[in-house]
Parts: sequence; C-alpha cells; structure tokens
Amino acid sequence: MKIPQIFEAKKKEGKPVLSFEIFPPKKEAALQNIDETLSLLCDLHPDFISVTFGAGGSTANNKTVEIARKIKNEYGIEPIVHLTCLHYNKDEIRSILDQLKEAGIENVLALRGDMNPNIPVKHDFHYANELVEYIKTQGDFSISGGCYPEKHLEAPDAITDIRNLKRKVDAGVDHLVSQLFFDNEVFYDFYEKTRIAGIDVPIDAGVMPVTNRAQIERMVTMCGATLPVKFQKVLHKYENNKEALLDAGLAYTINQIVDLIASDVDGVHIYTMNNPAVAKRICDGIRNLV
Ligand SMILES: NC(=O)C1=CN([C@@H]2O[C@H](COP(=O)(O)OP(=O)(O)OC[C@H]3O[C@@H](n4cnc5c(N)ncnc54)[C@H](O)[C@@H]3O)[C@@H](O)[C@H]2O)C=CC1
Ligand SMILES: Nc1nc(=O)c2c([nH]1)NC[C@@H]1CN(c3ccc(C(=O)N[C@@H](CCC(=O)O)C(=O)O)cc3)CN21
Repeated sequence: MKIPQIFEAKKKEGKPVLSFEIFPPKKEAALQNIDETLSLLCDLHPDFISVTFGAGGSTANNKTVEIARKIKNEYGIEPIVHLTCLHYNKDEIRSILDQLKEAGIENVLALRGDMNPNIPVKHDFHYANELVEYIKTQGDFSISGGCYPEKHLEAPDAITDIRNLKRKVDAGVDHLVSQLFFDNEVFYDFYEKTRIAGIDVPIDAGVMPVTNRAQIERMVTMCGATLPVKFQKVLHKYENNKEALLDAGLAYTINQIVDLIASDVDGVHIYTMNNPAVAKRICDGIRNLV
C-alpha cells in the first residue's frame, strides 16, 4: 500500500498514523539480532516502518532493501526505504529502485543525505528535489521527503528553507517526515507556515525518546534539535543514573506524543533507534490514543 492511502484511511477513523524508524545495524552481531528487533517492533503494529540508508553520512554495508523486504513479506507491514543521493550517481540509484520494484516495495523517502568529510560526493544530485524528479521518471513510487521544524542546519533562514521545501513537494513528494524536535510549539508553528506556503501533504511529527547522554549530544549536533529548559533540567538531574534517565526520557516523549495527538497531527513518527523495549513502553502509554 502506498503511504497516502494509509493517511487517508486513518483520517477516516479519526486517528493519527503511527510509524517507526529503524536503521540497519553497522555491527555484524547486531545485524544478526535484526529479526528479533523486527519481530518485537512489528508486534506493536505501527502503520509503517521506515528503514534508513547511510544514516548520519555513513556508507556502511547497506542492508536497507533486505530489511525492508522482510518487514513487508514476513510481517505484513508497509516499509519505506530511505534513499540518499549525495554519494550516488543516477545508475546506482536506478539499480536500487530496480531492487525495490522487484521486492514490491512502493514507498521511498527521498533525501539528499548528510555530508561526510571522509566520503566524496558525486555530482548527479545536489538536493533532494533533484532525486525526487529522477525517481518520478523511474516508476510508480510514492515519494516521501524530510522537513525541518527548526529549519535545516545549512539553511540561511526559515523562509528560504520552506521555499526549498515547497519546491521539493512540487517535484512530487506526497508525504513529509519531520526532523526530530522536543518542543511541540515549534512544530505547530512550522506546520502552519507550510500550509500558508501551499504545502498540503500530510506531515509526520518526528519524535525521539532520548534515553542516554551520548545520544542526546549527537542528536543536538547532527539534527540541530533544541532542548527546552524543562527537558534540560531532567537531563541534568539524571545524567549519571541510567535507569532514571530512561524513565524520565520516556515520560517526556509520551507526554510530547499525547499533546501532538490531542492537537490532531497527521501522524507521529518514532525514531526507535532499533530499541523495541523503548518503543513498547511508548506504545503502552498511548495504546488508547492511536
Ligand atoms: N539517512 C537518513 O535516513 C536521514 C537523513 N537525513 C538527513 O537530513 C539532511 C537533509 O536532507 P533533505 O531534507 O533530503 O535535504 P534537502 O535537499 O531537501 O535540503 C538540504 C538543504 O538544502 C536546501 N535546499 C534544498 N533544495 C534546494 C535547492 N533546490 N536549491 C538550493 N538549496 C536547496 C535546504 O533548505 C536545506 O538547507 C540530510 O543531511 C539528510 O541525509 C534526515 C533524515 C533521515
Ligand atoms: N541529519 C540527519 N541525519 C540522519 O541520518 C537522521 C536525521 N538527521 N534525523 C532523524 C534520523 C535519526 N537518525 C539516526 C541517528 C543516529 C543513528 C546512530 O546512532 N547510529 C549509530 C549506529 C549504531 C549501530 O550501528 O548499531 C552510529 O554510530 O552512527 C542512526 C540514525 C537517522 N536520521
């Protein structure tokens, strides 16, 4: 099923779309556990699962298509395959799209990709809108895109970023997933601006349960997410207590999701970091809201 159909169906039920994101583990040992991770995550019945590709700029051994195929065929859940284009040329992207067609995978998330000083860029694609245009010529895929409630780190200002987003959507994107954020007011303000700009596709609110100190620092530098004072206080108090930080981080995320759903967002996308126990605690906390 294509992603826009999932949004339409859930809207008729008066419910938000709930989705997860996972990444293909880099370490061989973790890759062997991926079946258990998938099984536990799929037991929580998300509406779709997105699988990253070269997350954070890595070009680690790419198992994205293989994992997406399992999600679809073994668990009956719709996968979205991330595709990043900065480090690939058209032939390489076409070959991945051919693998997707062969696997019956209909949904892709078209991304530019993170810069990585250790990996040279190729020059067929410079921005995600160019990848969107290319995918459109290669078959009948539903194409999703990324968006940035706190603006993309490289964008000079929020207006320029929204103009670029409009260009990307006009190229053929029919669903957006937001960068993770911790302050819902920032998301609501951004959502309103997208509608004023004439962007009318559903937007998933991206949330990440932060459960350890190193992860928080990485997310702030890699994603440009601002930590609200209320959250900083919690992180500071429990930075040296793993279990307490986990409880506090989960409570924050659940609270954030409850407010998003009460505000009628189109969907909530949980960056699970391949942690089914964390995803389960969140889903238990919102079981009757989705
Ligand atoms: N690997 C993965 O699974 C994920 C990666 N990301 C990363 O987030 C970052 C951004 O990716 P996208 O949103 O796809 O990038 P994008 O190409 O839509 O935007 C990137 C930057 O370029 C600007 N821009 C966009 N189109 C432009 C144009 N035609 N002319 C001039 N400027 C333009 C934007 O304002 C923004 O600052 C990347 O670093 C991406 O890899 C985000 C989520 C998941
Ligand atoms: N700029 C940007 N790039 C991304 O790749 C990205 C975003 N933003 N925002 C949303 C999600 C978050 N993503 C992430 C974030 C962190 C890891 C991470 O910690 N990766 C570990 C791999 C651990 C393992 O292989 O087991 C790493 O060390 O890179 C992965 C995906 C992917 N997405």
